[in-house]
Amino acid sequence: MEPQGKEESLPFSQSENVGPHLSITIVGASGDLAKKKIFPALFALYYEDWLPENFIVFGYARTKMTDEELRNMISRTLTCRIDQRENCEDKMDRFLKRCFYHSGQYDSEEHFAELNRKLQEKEAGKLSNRLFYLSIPPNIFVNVVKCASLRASSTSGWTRVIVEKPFGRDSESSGELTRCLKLYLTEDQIFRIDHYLGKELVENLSVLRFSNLVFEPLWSRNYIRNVQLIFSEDFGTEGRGGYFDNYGIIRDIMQNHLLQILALFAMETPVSLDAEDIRNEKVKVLRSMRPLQLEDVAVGQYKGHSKGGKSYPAYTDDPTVPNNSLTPTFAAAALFINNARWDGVPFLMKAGKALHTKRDQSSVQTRPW
Ligand SMILES: NC(=O)C1=CN([C@@H]2O[C@H](COP(=O)(O)OP(=O)(O)OC[C@H]3O[C@@H](n4cnc5c(N)ncnc54)[C@H](OP(=O)(O)O)[C@@H]3O)[C@@H](O)[C@H]2O)C=CC1
Ligand SMILES: O=C1O[C@H](COP(=O)(O)O)[C@@H](O)[C@H](O)[C@H]1O
Repeated sequence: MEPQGKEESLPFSQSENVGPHLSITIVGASGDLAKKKIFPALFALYYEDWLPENFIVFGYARTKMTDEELRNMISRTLTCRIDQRENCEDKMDRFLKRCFYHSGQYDSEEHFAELNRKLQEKEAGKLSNRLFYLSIPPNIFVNVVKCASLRASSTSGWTRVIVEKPFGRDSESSGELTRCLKLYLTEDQIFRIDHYLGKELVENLSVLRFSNLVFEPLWSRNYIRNVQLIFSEDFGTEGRGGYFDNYGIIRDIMQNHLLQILALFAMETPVSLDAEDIRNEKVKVLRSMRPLQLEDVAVGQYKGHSKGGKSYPAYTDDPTVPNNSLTPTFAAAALFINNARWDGVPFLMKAGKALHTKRDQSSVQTRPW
């Protein structure tokens, strides 16, 4: 999904705050993304009054938890990180009281019917919209969408589903995923997310390029020797093996986040900075890319080590990772774009977990002038 204007990107504007009830269900609520980003982001929206007056949040996952245990879990990551911190604790308490949990299997219609009953109870007969946020591995998206749409859709308002990257494992499984999702949903019910597109660095890239006339003539093979796109984390999987081990760093980071940045960096000037025009130019870049050669890729997996008296586990020490896993946690690749602007310029991508530093970086090396 492309970044859009504020009015379009939020489901409700402040003036509509007293409208229908909104029920948000986070599927995979026991996991890393839910804890680190989704609950804190919902709280930030609540704090800023961007959520409708009547809303509730349900966590859904297989892990057994009570409402109170969910609240304890998420209260640890709900920081009052917004600039104005007035009444933050009070707002947190009020937000947490709107959070509930239901434990169930991802492929059980019966368990989603139970969730539906709990949602109906809280919605108390009001006109209600329902949003399902799939914070789970892609191989179970279809099971969840099937059960949720058959047994827990809104009967009075809209039902929408947010799906996270990676969208399948390859082009075939991605096409199959879309085909299967459309057995239960229409396209305008599906919202595909790549959270990197919302990062300041990424949002600023096109503004930097196209608002500064000085850059345009320099942005090509004549002046740029290579482009480097680096994602580096200084922590490992930490219990996320259930998702990560089936996908690896290339599908987790390179194919989506870094490729989006590459396309944004390398595209021709769009007709306007509207999402649709930017997307068209990005697609042209991706279509001009040379298929990746095996000799232009290196992969690796982090090992355990000790430093400064502290020991750091290997990838396969993570209890959620199989002992004999060969899944790459590091990859480096040189990609090329076959067009007049970028012919012969390597786009060097590097992504890795459990490295020395945490950083996201895009940089260029220029030719001698
Ligand atoms: N973590 C992050 O920062 C980001 C993650 N994402 C995306 O979000 C999705 C979830 O990622 P994340 O939260 O990190 O992953 P997790 O490994 O934490 O998985 C989330 C939840 O899904 C359930 N789960 C995990 N593995 C399996 C499995 N093999 N089969 C069935 N259920 C499973 C678990 O819940 P339970 O066992 O309780 O059912 C787990 O708590 C992925 O698509 C990822 O690409 C996107 C952006 C950032
Ligand atoms: O999509 C993902 O991104 C996170 C890193 O995101 P950030 O915003 O915290 O930099 C990464 O840890 C995770 O593996 C991946 O699924």
